[in-house]
Amino acid sequence: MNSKANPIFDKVCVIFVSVLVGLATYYTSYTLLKGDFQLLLQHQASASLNQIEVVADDVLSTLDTLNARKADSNQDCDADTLLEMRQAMFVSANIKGVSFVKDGYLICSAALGRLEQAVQIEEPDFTTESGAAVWIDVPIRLTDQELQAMVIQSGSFSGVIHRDFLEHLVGLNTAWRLDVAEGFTSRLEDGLVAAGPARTPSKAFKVHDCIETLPFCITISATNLFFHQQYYQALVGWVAVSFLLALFSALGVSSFIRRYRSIEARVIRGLSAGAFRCLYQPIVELASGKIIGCEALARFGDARGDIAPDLFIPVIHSRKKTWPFTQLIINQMRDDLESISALPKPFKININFFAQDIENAHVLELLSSGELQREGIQYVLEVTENERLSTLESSEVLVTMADHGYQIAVDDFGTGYSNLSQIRDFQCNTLKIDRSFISAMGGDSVRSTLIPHIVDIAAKIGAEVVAEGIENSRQHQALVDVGVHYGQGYLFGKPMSFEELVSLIEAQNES
Ligand SMILES: Nc1nc2c(ncn2[C@@H]2O[C@@H]3COP(=O)(O)O[C@H]4[C@@H](O)[C@H](n5cnc6c(=O)[nH]c(N)nc65)O[C@@H]4COP(=O)(O)O[C@H]3[C@H]2O)c(=O)[nH]1
Repeated sequence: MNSKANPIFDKVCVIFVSVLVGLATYYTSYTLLKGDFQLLLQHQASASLNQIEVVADDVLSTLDTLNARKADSNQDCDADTLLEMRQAMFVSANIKGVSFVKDGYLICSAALGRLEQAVQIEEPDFTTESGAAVWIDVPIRLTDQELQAMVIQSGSFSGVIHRDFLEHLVGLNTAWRLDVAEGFTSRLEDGLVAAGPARTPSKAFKVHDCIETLPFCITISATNLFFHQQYYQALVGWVAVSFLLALFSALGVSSFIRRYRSIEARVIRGLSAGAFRCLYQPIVELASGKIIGCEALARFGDARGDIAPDLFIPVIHSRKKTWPFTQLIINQMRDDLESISALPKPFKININFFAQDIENAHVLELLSSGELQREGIQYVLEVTENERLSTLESSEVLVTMADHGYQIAVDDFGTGYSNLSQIRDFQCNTLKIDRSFISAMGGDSVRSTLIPHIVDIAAKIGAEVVAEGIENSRQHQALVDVGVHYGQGYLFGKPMSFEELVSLIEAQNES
């Protein structure tokens, strides 16, 4: 078998596929984990903003309540109003100070009472949709310490929230920054409300989310390094999974390639593709050397090389494709026989059949199809001795074939299964002596001494004898001497194309 296997190419395929699977797995898991991390940041941002929204709602509703009460009173900063301001501050969980504002001046506060001199208030940093004014960074000094506070004014009252407190609410475990929403920043410098660890060196991950009550936004950003630190275990786990998958795919691909390249797979693919062809080996009359027929022998080859019949016949047998195979061979042969005019008449063409196709009567299809009916051609069904030929079904099929003019030859006679009564049962026309008997001629082997007995048996059942595998003139002469009349072998011609066979016959006719 001329195999053109290319192991380097196969190895490259295995490596390529396994590396691809490994990388694809890791890349997919890495992308999913990144998405997961991004989602986590989003959750963190919205959870923090929810907290701030709760505070904003509390402050605004407290201020609304104070405004509603103030509407019933004509007095600014009277004792009742101050008391209500202090009570509101006391009750609220978030307000650290409440002031009364009139015409842009701060008149009194819950902590200081009425101011000796009203303080003019600056323009707010922004105004919310509901009309509340917001100052982001207001320095407030009540004690020795000056605090940065956010002040929200709604109606006549303003409430104070500690910046530290807001920052405390933003419980993020990554780099983050509290910011004002875009659109409100026109008058403000970038990062006006920057709080906490503001800048990160890289913005591999970035989440930006805002609330509606106040124009607050949170920007969370994280570096790749931070992501890797957070997902270290998962990433290591996926590296291991990717490696295992790469390993499994390497094993899978190499086993697939092995199966794909196997003789069995190649033969079955070749059969589906009709890639078998026929060669013909001449059968000669030993006394004259004249070609009186031929044996059709199947050949198979694909891009990887040729596969010998000894290898593909068992595959066809074990895969139960014997009849499709035989039909293919017969079709090939029929195409070759287009130009049979040059053949001597009658010309014998031996075709090999599988015993099971005789037993299950597939061969009878040849009778109805008429595929093998050619003027001057005598078809010979070659079957190897086999216990399946002993069955009643087989005998009946062979008798039917004989009735329709087909001859029967027992191939490889004398080897393997041997049941002499069988060759009587189905009217055997030819016994083909296996080439192991011929190659043993001239030596001490018992085999060669059996040849005269085979000739006797053939004479008794009225069959012809064809000796197979004649390679030299010594064997040729010895066979003639023991009464064998026909033979085939390399001495007369190896299996050849039909054109070569026709040329050989023509050359014989001319000489
Ligand atoms: N060393 C040596 N060999 C010689 C000589 N003369 C002929 N041969 C080989 O002997 C085999 C004869 O065919 P077989 O006994 O029917 O044995 C055949 C036959 O049983 C089977 N086979 C081949 N083609 C078909 C087919 O189309 N159908 C079936 N069912 N079996 C086939 O495969 C076997 C092997 O076929 P091949 O390899 O073509 O081998 C052929 C032929 O090439 C010789 O002088 N020296």
